Amino acid sequence: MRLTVIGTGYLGATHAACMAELGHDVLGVDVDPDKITALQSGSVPFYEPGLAELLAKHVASGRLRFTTSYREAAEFAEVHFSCVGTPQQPGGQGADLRYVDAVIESLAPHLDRPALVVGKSTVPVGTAGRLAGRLAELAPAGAQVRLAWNPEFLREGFAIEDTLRPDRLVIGFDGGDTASEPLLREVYRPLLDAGVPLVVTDFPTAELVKTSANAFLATKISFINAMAEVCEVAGADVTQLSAALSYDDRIGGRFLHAGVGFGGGCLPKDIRAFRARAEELGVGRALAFLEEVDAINLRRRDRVMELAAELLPDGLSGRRIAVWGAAFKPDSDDIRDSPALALAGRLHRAGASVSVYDPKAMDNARKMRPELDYATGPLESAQGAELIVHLTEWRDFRDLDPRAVAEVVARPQIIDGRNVLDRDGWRAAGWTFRSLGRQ
Ligand SMILES: NC(=O)C1=CN([C@@H]2O[C@H](COP(=O)(O)OP(=O)(O)OC[C@H]3O[C@@H](n4cnc5c(N)ncnc54)[C@H](O)[C@@H]3O)[C@@H](O)[C@H]2O)C=CC1
Ligand SMILES: O=C(O)[C@H]1O[C@H](OP(=O)(O)OP(=O)(O)OC[C@H]2O[C@@H](n3ccc(=O)[nH]c3=O)[C@H](O)[C@@H]2O)[C@H](O)[C@@H](O)[C@@H]1O
Repeated sequence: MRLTVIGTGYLGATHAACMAELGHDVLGVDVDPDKITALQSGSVPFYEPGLAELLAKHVASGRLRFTTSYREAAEFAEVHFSCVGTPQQPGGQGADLRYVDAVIESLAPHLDRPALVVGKSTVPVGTAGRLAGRLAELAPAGAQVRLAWNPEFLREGFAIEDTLRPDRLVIGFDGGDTASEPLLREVYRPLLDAGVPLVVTDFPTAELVKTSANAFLATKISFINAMAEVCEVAGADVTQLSAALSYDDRIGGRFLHAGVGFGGGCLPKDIRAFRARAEELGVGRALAFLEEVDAINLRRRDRVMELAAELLPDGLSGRRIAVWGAAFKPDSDDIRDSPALALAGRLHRAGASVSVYDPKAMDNARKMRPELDYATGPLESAQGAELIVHLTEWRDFRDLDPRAVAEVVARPQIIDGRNVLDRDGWRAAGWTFRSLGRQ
């Protein structure tokens, strides 16, 4: 089939390459001409394991092309996936829908034959219904142009695997639309044949599956981080607590990893947008707990600052601190709402001289926080440091020999903000080792 994928960021570039992998002819569309030039030459402007290879493969095979032209997109395909961003509103809590709206405004006037627009962005419930109306108003083909909502559940770092082998597909259709489901079944045929469950539903349910999934995941992380706060004062160990909880299948061990908390371009903004939307709908109290989920998450960052102050009792000003990690999680160069980079900035503002190292996110970090120092490796960043703060759990950090690191620092003190380093090994090498939710 011929498809377009509009918005070629983390989600769209992955979706476009994966749809080509499923055998479709795909045209990626973006308003950013530099991004389109890069993608067309087979290079991915961000880091996602395996994506550069998959994209280059399908650009070379001719199954994947890119353009900035909406007219070309409308002429090329009958199915158009919309994958543009829905960031937090500047100065507000709700989702900024201007890009999602712009796709409809730009594409619809060119749709003069039957077409299906498929929203994949994460949106507040009610958005799809509104966009469907606008699409029918603007498209020359009128009611023959339909909308479906097909939220995306991929994780950065596992984006290809999650797209080609998702846990489930969820698709919402407008009441009375019987034409679109067969079309989307055709798009996803290889996944459906492989047994991926498909949930067919209405617009609001499809939208809510996505926002409630992210709300649940964020809640799970904040739950264990709240337990970490209690462990800290009660003398308990949150890593053992979480391991013990995980033996109960009803609880499960995934997303129960206590640490400096969640960041990224999705969980933080999605719980805020969900809460804001619930307020608009008059059910704010139902989601009031999400405010606490957010607050628990942000308090973990405060806790790292407290630990740093305890370890450097003469004050942070003028002290040399190494920050290991800048991305919001390993296997990604995404620094959006990254706890690591936020803390590097706070330590710098407190007067410390901060040297950051991240295996993949250095360019993005430098652009966002040019005031920090950047090192070429973990040992260089640790050179002369009085404290190391480990905030993104890249394998590179876990594999380091604590004795080798001890040789380059001024004082062997480390805060493990992700609870993954070998505490006993670091202590045996002479380190003062502090972590979150543990003694
Ligand atoms: N990043 C992720 O892992 C996931 C993201 N999502 C959701 O997917 C959506 C997109 O997220 P990301 O890919 O992370 O955002 P992003 O910011 O990386 O990419 C958005 C892209 O849309 C382009 N764009 C903006 N306006 C446009 C327009 N009018 N026409 C065409 N292109 C336009 C931008 O230039 C950019 O390349 C968001 O709603 C997000 O919540 C959902 C699941 C996973
Ligand atoms: O809507 C989205 O964009 C995506 O958001 C998350 O995916 P992602 O943000 O890529 O990353 P996660 O693996 O969920 O991690 C999010 C944050 O939580 C933190 N985390 C995760 C798990 C855990 O146990 N503890 C914890 O602190 C991570 O370090 C990271 O900062 C969801 O997992 C995806 O299903 C969803 O599609």
